Amino acid sequence: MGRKKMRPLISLDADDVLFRCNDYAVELANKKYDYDPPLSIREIQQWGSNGSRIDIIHEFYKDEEFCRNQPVMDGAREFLLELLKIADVIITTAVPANCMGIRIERIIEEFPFFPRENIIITSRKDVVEADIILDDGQHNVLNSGAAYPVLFRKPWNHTMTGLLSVTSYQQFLTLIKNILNVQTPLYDLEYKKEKIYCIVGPSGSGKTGFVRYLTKNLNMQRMQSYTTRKPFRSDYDKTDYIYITKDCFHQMEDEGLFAETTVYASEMYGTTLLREEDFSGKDFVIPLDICGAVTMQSNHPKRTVLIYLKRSKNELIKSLLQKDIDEDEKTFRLLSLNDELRNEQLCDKTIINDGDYRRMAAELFGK
Ligand SMILES: Nc1ncnc2c1ncn2[C@@H]1O[C@H](COP(=O)(O)OP(=O)(O)OP(=O)(O)O)[C@@H](O)[C@H]1O
Ligand SMILES: Nc1nc2c(ncn2[C@@H]2O[C@H](COP(=O)(O)O)[C@@H](O)[C@H]2O)c(=O)[nH]1
Repeated sequence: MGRKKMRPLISLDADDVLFRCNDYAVELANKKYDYDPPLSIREIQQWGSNGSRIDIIHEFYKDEEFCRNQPVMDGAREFLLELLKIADVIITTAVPANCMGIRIERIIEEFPFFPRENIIITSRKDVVEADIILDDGQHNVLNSGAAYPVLFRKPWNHTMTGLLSVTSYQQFLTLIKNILNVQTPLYDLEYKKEKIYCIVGPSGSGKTGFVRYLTKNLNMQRMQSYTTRKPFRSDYDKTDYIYITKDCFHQMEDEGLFAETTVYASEMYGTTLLREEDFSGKDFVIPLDICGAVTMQSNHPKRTVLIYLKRSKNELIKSLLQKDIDEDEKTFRLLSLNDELRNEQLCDKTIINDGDYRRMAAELFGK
């Protein structure tokens, strides 16, 4: 399925996508066992057993009462209604046998407008042939044969890198509109048009270098990024990021200071909000993963342009192998390479990175 106008088939997971599941289980466990300090959703660091006190929440998963009372996530109904305008939707949900009937009843009750024949109960989500899926389970996203498997970001899938991922319904809707090419295309790449140029591409594609060129030579302003990763030796001027701890990142997130956040190779990244008055005659530029770029597009639909930097796979791997980062980080980045190459089709414009940033800027902006 390319970027064309069509009605795609979207498969939506239910738990933690439409119904509150893990955070509701955490809430119930705190009430029942009175933990001090209370359990937090952020303690769920991986799918399945975590080997820590948070595993207590598993006792709710097979509980019929739990399934009967799971609250619908905020905005889920509006989201589903919006999605049905542009796509055929199936809800594909895995629940224990004793909860299957309850789950179907709940979906019908909470989403009465949803076609009941489109509810599929299965844990074999890999056999469902959808064009796009949205799921918080990384195994479901990785095993999916969908053209666009999308991960719903949650603390338990934080190590996944480079995949298409979203953190909100709004972001998912923007992504779908982008895939279907129903947004107003932004062909005008003129400079000094108060735009945000998001530079996207796999690790090693040259985003940092090109952004530095644009800020220095075209007077574009880099949007401010925060990260929890440690500075690399190659971050020589240390101004690309503000380096902060994970606790500090979460605090800023809770205070609503970020316009968008992502997780890449297990580390968090976030960009601060821009107000309308920040633009006045300026262009902004920022290297972003696809998740951040799609959010930016949803926050500033008339201003955002996604530019994909293209280098051959061989060159990307060579660059990555030479990068001054530890083995784990290199592995995460190498593993995500194929997924990141697919993000080209979601961008407005592709530019070949041949190492000549001046030529590339001229090709894009006529400068
Ligand atoms: N076309 C090119 N030819 C040769 N080397 C290049 C080219 N483009 C970038 N490089 C080199 O590849 C390395 C990675 O570039 P850069 O850090 O800009 O990529 P990046 O996309 O920001 O990567 P990351 O996402 O990992 O931070 C740098 O050493 C850079 O000098
Ligand atoms: N969504 C966001 N993505 C960001 C941000 N800052 C950087 N990035 C992207 O993360 C990866 C890794 O960056 P690196 O500097 O550690 O190599 C890369 O794809 C960047 O483009 C951000 O604020 N938000």
